[in-house]
Amino acid sequence: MNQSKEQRILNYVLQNAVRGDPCSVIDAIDTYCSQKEWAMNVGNEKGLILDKTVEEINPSVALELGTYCGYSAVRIARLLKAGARLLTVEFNPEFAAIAKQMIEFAGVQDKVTLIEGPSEEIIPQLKKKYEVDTLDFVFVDHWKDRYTPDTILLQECSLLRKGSVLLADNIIVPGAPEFVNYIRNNPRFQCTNYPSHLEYMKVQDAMEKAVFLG
Ligand SMILES: CNc1ncnc2c1ncn2[C@@H]1O[C@H](/C=C/CNC(=O)c2cc(-c3ccc(F)cc3)cc(O)c2O)[C@H](F)[C@H]1O
Ligand SMILES: [Mg+2]
Repeated sequence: MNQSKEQRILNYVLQNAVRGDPCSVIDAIDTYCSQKEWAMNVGNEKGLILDKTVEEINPSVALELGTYCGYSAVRIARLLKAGARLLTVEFNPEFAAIAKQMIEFAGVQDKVTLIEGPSEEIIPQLKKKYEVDTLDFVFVDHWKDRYTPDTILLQECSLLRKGSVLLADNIIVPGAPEFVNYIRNNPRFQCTNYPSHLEYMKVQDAMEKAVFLG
């Protein structure tokens, strides 16, 4: 049975990156996906916005919705201080298996908990099953029509506190218009838009930062 694109990306990393070096893993994925096969990793341009946001917050507990191949999980985890952790949620078993190997090869597995399942089921379990009090940072990059319901669910589960930061990918392409309308008109969030480009393409995209005001 021929390999999936995601398996080819992982193989390229295993053969071209350096075990235990997260930056080499990030660079290898970006090289493969810009030269060989496009894939929906956040990429290096929007990745720098992600990096700056994570460094600014210096989160103790971070959540990612939509692991995919683990590119942004490695990107985030490499910046976390000792003892800090990233919980990343992925419901496609094949992608979860790829991401697990990607995270382990990068050497950030001690900081990352990869949770296989749908976000709508996992979010309500975070407090009791995953010992989360509140989330300092959330990277939102899963199905675009799920951004709003999951943001509402995070609030309903009391997982956000005054100052919690959400960063959402793909505000322009593929777009998340319902989320943009929800979050920018919600007085409980302070929003900032970060224009950028779609990963590996000369196409406009943007990220949206939303700070929960409590
Ligand atoms: C709904 N709950 C979920 N729970 C757990 N894992 C989930 C859930 N929902 C999805 N997943 C998981 O999260 C991932 C989904 C990522 C979706 N991302 C995109 O579609 C996406 C698309 C483009 C794009 C742009 C231009 C173009 F021409 C074609 C595509 C660019 C991007 O940066 C994206 O992020 C994964 F695949 C899915 O299993
Ligand atoms: Mg994305």
